[in-house]
Amino acid sequence: FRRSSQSATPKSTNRHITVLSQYCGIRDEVRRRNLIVGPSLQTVASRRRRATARLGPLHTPLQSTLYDLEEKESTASTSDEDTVFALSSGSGVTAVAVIRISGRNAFDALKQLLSPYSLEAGAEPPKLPTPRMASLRILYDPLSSSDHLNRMRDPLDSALVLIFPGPRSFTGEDIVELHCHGSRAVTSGVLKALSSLDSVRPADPGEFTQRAYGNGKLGLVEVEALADLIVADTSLQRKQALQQFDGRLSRLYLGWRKELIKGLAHAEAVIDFGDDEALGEEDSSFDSSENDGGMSVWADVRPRISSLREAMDRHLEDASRGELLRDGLRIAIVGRPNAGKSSLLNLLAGRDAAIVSSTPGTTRDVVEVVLDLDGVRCSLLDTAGVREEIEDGVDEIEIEGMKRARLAAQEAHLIVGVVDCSDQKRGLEAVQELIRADGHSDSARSSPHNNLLYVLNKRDLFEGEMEPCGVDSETFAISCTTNQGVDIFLAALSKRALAMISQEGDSSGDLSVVGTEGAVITRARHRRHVEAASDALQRFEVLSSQGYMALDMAAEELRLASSELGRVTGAIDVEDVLDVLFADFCIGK
Ligand SMILES: Nc1nc2c(ncn2[C@@H]2O[C@H](COP(=O)(O)OP(=O)(O)OP(=O)(O)O)[C@@H](O)[C@H]2O)c(=O)[nH]1
Ligand SMILES: [Mg+2]
Repeated sequence: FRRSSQSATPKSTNRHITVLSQYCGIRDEVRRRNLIVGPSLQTVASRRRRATARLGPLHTPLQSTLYDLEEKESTASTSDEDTVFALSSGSGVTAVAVIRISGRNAFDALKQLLSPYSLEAGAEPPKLPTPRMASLRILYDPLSSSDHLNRMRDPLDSALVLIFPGPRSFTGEDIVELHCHGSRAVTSGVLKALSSLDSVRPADPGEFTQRAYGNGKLGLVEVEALADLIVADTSLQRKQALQQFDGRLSRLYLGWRKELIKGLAHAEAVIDFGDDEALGEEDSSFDSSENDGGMSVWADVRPRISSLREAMDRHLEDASRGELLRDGLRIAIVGRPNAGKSSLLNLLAGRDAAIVSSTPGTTRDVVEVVLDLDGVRCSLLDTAGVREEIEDGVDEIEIEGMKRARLAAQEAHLIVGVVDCSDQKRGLEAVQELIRADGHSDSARSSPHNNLLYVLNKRDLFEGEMEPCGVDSETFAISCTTNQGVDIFLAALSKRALAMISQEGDSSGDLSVVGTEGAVITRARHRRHVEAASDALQRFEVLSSQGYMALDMAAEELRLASSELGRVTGAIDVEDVLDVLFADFCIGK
């Protein structure tokens, strides 16, 4: 740390250091090393300029120190010096394969590949393509023998070559992209050639993105969005990930955090002045600050913080739409044995995923099929038929199957009850029994009827008109054999699924599905931190009404809220998150 304001007294500077190290979660480190370290004054000044350009004028020493520190955090973690390469397109044979090289030796490595003669033997280095312009070049194998004048190296491929000098690149470092032919012989030849160079090494999974993060090219929330985008299965998942990637969510959190830091700076200033005035003076000055300063400190801050907390609470009250869309809905198919559950699953999946037979009790394990219902990712779960354990032919395996069926129903977001329409009464009872048994009320669903659809199957075997079956959930008469009624049922199921990830009154699947501003919580991690921030602000509201004595404590709550938001965006304490996150990435990303 370095004092960044001449006007701050040593005492308040020290306080800032304590506050800041606590705020950054590095207090113990600072204590242990007993060190006060900081960048040169010049660096501080240039960071301050950058922060000012980004965030507007800085008002107080504390605020400017905070910004300095944030800047330092984001630049301190630049990636290591190695230059890395990887096949960034999928493995296996493709028409085009993209190989990326990132790091300060990237261009040197490219020169090695572009040179038809050995550079070590004194050949003239080849010219690099114009930055960001595709150029068709021959790649040569540095492993093949060549001498300066006579023998050329073996060509590896004729490839499109692109270079992106840092920092204007994905990782912020120099990047080379080779668009080769996608055969195994070409890609393995180029990768082998790169491996033979001392200056580069193969990349770890997610290392390109990690470098982009380390160099401040992507925020944590964007990295998470990128991870989601890479594995998105459906159109709505893609839309949501793209919206998050475009920075909507982090802008929201950064905006909130900026507001909190403003309030905090305000409080710190008052704490300092209060302290300094009190120095050497008696209780009289303390009294005055209690009456005036104490009450008015928060006068402008409180309403702003209150509305901030309201915004957070609104943000949290989203019925987990973003998370549902990201993780997918679970739809359990339940009912009596032989009702046609497995037949329905196979029909919807378009393949024979589960065994169908006329023997009751065929399905034992839960069979899962992933479906894209109008852009919503859904896991459809076929379960064992439920019936009385005393019925004929029930063995212990089937009992275990029924247990699993109940569990699947419990964890499902939607339940499809399949009933043989020639045996409606028993069929409906079995489903209702199952739902009662799972104690729905405390699950994610508010009311069981909202999340239950009945399918009256084997319509083809049923003669005459269907009687209304007297349940208050939607029912659909279908036949898995003739496909009768299946389209209508599928449309209703999709509508339900969409409604669960949409805002109220909107089931169109438009962009607005994922929130009017697109800023939707997509991970439990975000929810946890935003909840903690909102809780802290609630405590702040109480403490800030208690005058000067509680000033410190109230300020502490603001600090806490701000650091919780900092954890979402990655400004603070994110090592553990990063480890987990980058482990999910594939190599070459
Ligand atoms: N006629 C007719 N038969 C059907 C229909 N749907 C299913 N079946 C038959 O009903 C029998 C049972 O079907 P499954 O899909 O295995 O029933 P299930 O509910 O999975 O049964 P369990 O796995 O034992 O719980 C099979 O012989 C199917 O061919 C239908 O709509 N019409
Ligand atoms: Mg079955």
